[in-house]
Amino acid sequence: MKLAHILAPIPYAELHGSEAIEITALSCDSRQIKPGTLFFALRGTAADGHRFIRQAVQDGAAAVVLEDAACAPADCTWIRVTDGRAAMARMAAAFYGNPTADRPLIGITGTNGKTTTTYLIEAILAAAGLPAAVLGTISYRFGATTIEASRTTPESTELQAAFRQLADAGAQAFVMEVSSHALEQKRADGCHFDVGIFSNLTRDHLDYHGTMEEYLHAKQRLFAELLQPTAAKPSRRAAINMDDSYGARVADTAACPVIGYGIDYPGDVRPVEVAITVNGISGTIRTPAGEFRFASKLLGRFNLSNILAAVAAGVALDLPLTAIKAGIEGHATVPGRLERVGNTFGITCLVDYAHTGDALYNVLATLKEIATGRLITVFGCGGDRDPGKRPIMGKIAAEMSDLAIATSDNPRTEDPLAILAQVKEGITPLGIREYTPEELTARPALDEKGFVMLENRRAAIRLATRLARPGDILLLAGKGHEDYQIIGTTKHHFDDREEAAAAFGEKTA
Ligand SMILES: CC(=O)N[C@H]1[C@@H](OP(=O)(O)OP(=O)(O)OC[C@H]2O[C@@H](n3ccc(=O)[nH]c3=O)[C@H](O)[C@@H]2O)O[C@H](CO)[C@@H](O)[C@@H]1O[C@H](C)C(=O)N[C@@H](C)C(=O)N[C@H](CCC(=O)O)C(=O)O
Ligand SMILES: Nc1ncnc2c1ncn2[C@@H]1O[C@H](COP(=O)(O)OP(=O)(O)OP(=O)(O)O)[C@@H](O)[C@H]1O
Ligand SMILES: N[C@H](CCC[C@H](N)C(=O)O)C(=O)O
Ligand SMILES: [Mg+2]
Repeated sequence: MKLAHILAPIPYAELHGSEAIEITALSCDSRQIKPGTLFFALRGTAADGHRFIRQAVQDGAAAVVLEDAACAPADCTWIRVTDGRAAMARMAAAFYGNPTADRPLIGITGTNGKTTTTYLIEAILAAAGLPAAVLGTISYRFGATTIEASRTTPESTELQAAFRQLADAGAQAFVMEVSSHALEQKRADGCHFDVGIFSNLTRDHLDYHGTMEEYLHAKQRLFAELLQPTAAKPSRRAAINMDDSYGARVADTAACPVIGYGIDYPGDVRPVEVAITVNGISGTIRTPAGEFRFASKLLGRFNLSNILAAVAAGVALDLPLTAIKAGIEGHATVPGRLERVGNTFGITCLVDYAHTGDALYNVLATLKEIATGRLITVFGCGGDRDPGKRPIMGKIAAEMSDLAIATSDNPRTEDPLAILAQVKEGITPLGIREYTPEELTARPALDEKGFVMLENRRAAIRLATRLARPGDILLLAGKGHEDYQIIGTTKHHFDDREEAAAAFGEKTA
């Protein structure tokens, strides 16, 4: 494709060289340059891409997009822009033929509930005759095509390439998670959204955003900037959870009409009567287009909020209520979200992705409501991620469980024992009894409320399955669908579901 075509949508400051050259690939990483690549020099937190321009040109870059003309190459076409990441996102969309301009695109942002809600919306769209691709934490997929997810929302070049591939595979709509990192880094700036959803905002990622205000500002970009009406998509909508304390502030900044939803907030989309039981959620939901009765197998109040978000998106797209109802009712479970691990011991073993204080609180509150026996929780906190959430998660897990086993999540480059020490800071003030793994192994009948620290996750899962008795609920939290554990910079195969199944295989009674 000619550079001129890729440049057409962006207001650039300066161009040196020829717009007529052919571009065959896009990259912001000098280590991935093939001849014909358009290289974007981006300023990052660890490095400045401008330093790698010479290397990129040596390796065959056809042109360079940069912010600082002082770093411009003498022997290659270059384009100066004021915002490299924003330019890259729009140029990537142009390069891949703007796949989201002529298909519905629904984006969801918020601390928790994004993945679950994308699966619900996928089911609604399917019922409405619009087979949709889903892009998020688990994968980027449509039908038989699955692209491994590098991140929840990948870099704009990777994102637009995925849209293209999934559209070519037959996707007629897109549903995607939009992370706060992505909004801050403008990875989604080349996307043409029809509907944006705000699920909630609770503590996470403060290592990156610094403060809750900055975290909120990142989320607000979706509504204030990326949902502005355009010629391609003149009537856009926002669906906002007004139960959340930040909902009103997100709604205030929206550049398009807002549909407010909430369990408690008397908004446009709300339940008029609802029952949340061990079997799921049922009731009646009221929308501006009318009411309908529904029954879902999803568990817990937080999933009612996710259902309302999906219904609000369906209403925003003017889909028939029959399709919205059919989607909600037909939706199966989401991998790694309260996913059951079968066993012959009468133990309810659930693998869940709760990796924030709020998610852990919600999932434990839900399980406590339905528990008839004890609640045993295996959990940990990821390394190289917000350390502030560690004592909070420790406190919630220990307070709400009969036995909490604190272990490693993905330690990444941090010392797992140092992470656990921070988790323990939140538990110690509770005055709950600490057991050693050896003591519990020797005397499994001990059941005074307590906690254990056990770094090795496999050993922690084994201990938990050994201690669990018929009627108990065993929650393995934090890693959900992940089939790996990152220790240092190495990704080892590790899957909580497989680990639990193997541990049950060894359990004698
Ligand atoms: C914190 C974060 O989001 N960082 C992203 C950011 O990195 P950075 O700004 O630190 O980049 P850098 O290392 O300083 O490098 C600057 C530029 O120089 C380039 N470079 C660097 C070295 C070199 O030799 N040559 C070269 O060209 C880099 O490719 C980059 O373009 O820009 C990079 C390029 O786009 C991203 O790869 C990187 O994502 C990292 C890998 C990451 O782990 N991100 C996670 C935290 C993330 O995005 N998570 C969210 C949220 C998940 C959730 O909801 O919970 C997600 O969407 O998954
Ligand atoms: N609406 C919600 N509010 C609070 N907690 C929720 C909600 N929905 C799900 N959860 C909890 O959060 C966990 C993660 O849910 P989900 O994967 O849907 O969220 P996410 O926003 O996609 O997370 P991530 O940012 O990691 O991609 C679930 O396993 C569940 O424990
Ligand atoms: N998308 C989230 C997932 C966290 C999952 C948890 N298992 C961890 O590794 O901390 C992140 O990158 O912060
Ligand atoms: Mg997700």
